[in-house]
Amino acid sequence: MAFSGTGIPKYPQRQPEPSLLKANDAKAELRRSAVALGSNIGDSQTILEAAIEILAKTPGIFLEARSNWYQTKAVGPPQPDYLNGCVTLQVEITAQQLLEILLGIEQQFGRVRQERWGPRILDLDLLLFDDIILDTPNLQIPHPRMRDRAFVLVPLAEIAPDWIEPVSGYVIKELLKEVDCSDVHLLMGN
Ligand SMILES: Nc1ncnc2c1ncn2[C@@H]1O[C@H](COP(=O)(O)OP(=O)(O)OP(=O)(O)O)[C@@H](O)[C@H]1O
Ligand SMILES: Nc1nc2c(c(=O)[nH]1)N=C(CO)CN2
Repeated sequence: MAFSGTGIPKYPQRQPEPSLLKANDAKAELRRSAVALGSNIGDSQTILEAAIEILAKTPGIFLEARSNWYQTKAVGPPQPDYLNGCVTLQVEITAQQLLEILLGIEQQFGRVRQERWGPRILDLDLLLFDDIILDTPNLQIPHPRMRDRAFVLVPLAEIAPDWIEPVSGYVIKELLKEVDCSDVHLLMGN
């Protein structure tokens, strides 16, 4: 931009046409994200399928891939087995907006936060967002515990084996080799 000596731009500034703004919106940059899903209260498979459907219908979110479901032994206090899986998404929104959408979907299913790592109707964790590393009070990316969790890495390796987890620098299929997968079982017939 050329400026005159007065600090005022030499050329008149034009506002984009409203139609152009719309066209630019349509071309908003897509980012890739991975989300883990878990449930161990209620009809978990129906709940998890419904959560994916809501996500896929949310404006600015496009479902890229989904894993199979896995029955997994609970990590944490004694409680029923979980059903776990992962999805990858293409999104036109920020990581913070995606987290808010995930928390909103958990609430729609009546999730009540009780003890840490306790049983839950629906848990949606934001695992990865492109290659960003973020450490804020309400959002850490990559999810800080994903590297240790077979119930996350097994389904994620199915759909995103070559995604680099940016804190460790290892791809998901390599991280998977480091965890014990004996408590993660493919749910048959899904
Ligand atoms: N990557 C992330 N994905 C989801 N929530 C996150 C993330 N980073 C930080 N949080 C914060 O964690 C808070 C609590 O999450 P939640 O109750 O689901 O934890 P948890 O599932 O019990 O434990 P864990 O985080 O070990 O899976 C959320 O309100 C959110 O603000
Ligand atoms: N198997 C399994 N264990 C858990 C899970 C989960 O999704 N699957 N989620 C937890 C809190 O996020 C705590 N423990």
